[in-house]
Amino acid sequence: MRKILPKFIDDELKDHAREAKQPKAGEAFTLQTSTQSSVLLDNNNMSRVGTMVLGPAGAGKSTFCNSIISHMQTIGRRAHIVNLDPAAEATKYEFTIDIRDLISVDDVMEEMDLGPNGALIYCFEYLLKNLDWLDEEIGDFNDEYLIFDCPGQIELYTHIPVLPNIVRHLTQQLNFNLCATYLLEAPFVIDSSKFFSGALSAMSAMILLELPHINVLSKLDLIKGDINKRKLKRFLNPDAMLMIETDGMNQESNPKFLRLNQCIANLVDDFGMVQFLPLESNNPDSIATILSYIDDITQWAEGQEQKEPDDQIDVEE
Ligand SMILES: Nc1nc2c(ncn2[C@@H]2O[C@H](COP(=O)(O)OP(=O)(O)OP(=O)(O)O)[C@@H](O)[C@H]2O)c(=O)[nH]1
Ligand SMILES: [Mg+2]
Repeated sequence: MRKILPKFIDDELKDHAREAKQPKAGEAFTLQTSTQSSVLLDNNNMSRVGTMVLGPAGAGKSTFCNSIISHMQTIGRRAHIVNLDPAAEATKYEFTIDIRDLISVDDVMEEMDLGPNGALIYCFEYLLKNLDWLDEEIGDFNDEYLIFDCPGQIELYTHIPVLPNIVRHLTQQLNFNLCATYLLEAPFVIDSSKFFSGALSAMSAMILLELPHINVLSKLDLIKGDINKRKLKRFLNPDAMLMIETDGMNQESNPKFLRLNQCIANLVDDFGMVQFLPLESNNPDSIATILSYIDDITQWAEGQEQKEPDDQIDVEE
């Protein structure tokens, strides 16, 4: 593990991290990213495939990453998890690439006397200044499918453009065909007013990351007994205006927010991007369906076909 020693401590980063403990309203700061690395230059023409698993804290992202890896192993596909959460707990699957080998929230909190949020921001700023580390780690898995398990703090792509910068680096510098898989917890969104809040957070991720995007309603098993199939379908493929009219949102809402609710419903309707795929992490069918959508978006199969001639040359040699 690369330990954070005092000599690594960059004063500029330290100041940013300290400021982050007391953010000022509406303030964002620009990050300098390192884009130069020998690995990056060597592999400029290589097309890589992967998915960024995103969503609020506790939405089931790491569980989904593990389920999808397990499913891929069952069907004979190779894939690896890249842990981008410097505060991640150990899981039953090992991360192939782990940001905690570079820097971890625990170390930063201890060595720099920062709280968990300041430490998280410090970790990502440190990563952005040391992207050559990520390039080198990814360079070892040029042909492999990578699943990026991201942290749940929404401010990492709204307030501070950390994840958008990393995504840009992966797609533009490392030639990744990436898809964002955005998880929302079913028990949270299965109520019209909460649904719109979740839909807005999903749209915000889509707009800021500028990636092809699928939404997933996670932990479906937790609501199965409380909701019939017909109602569930209305959340998976929602008609926003109908939800406002029929679910009593108008009556329940404070009249002051009635127009706002209608505007949000209009916006969600206009974008037409808030369909959800159902996820039960322990149900292989549900995992297989989501993977097939991700594969369509990232054109994984086409990448495999392109690789075939090389494989044949290897065999003949
Ligand atoms: N019932 C049920 N529980 C789930 C499911 N997926 C995840 N969980 C549980 O939800 C909790 C959070 O899951 P994680 O996978 O750690 O969620 P996360 O989004 O990675 O969380 P952070 O990394 O902290 O943001 C854990 O207790 C999981 O066991 C699911 O499909 N069904
Ligand atoms: Mg996690």
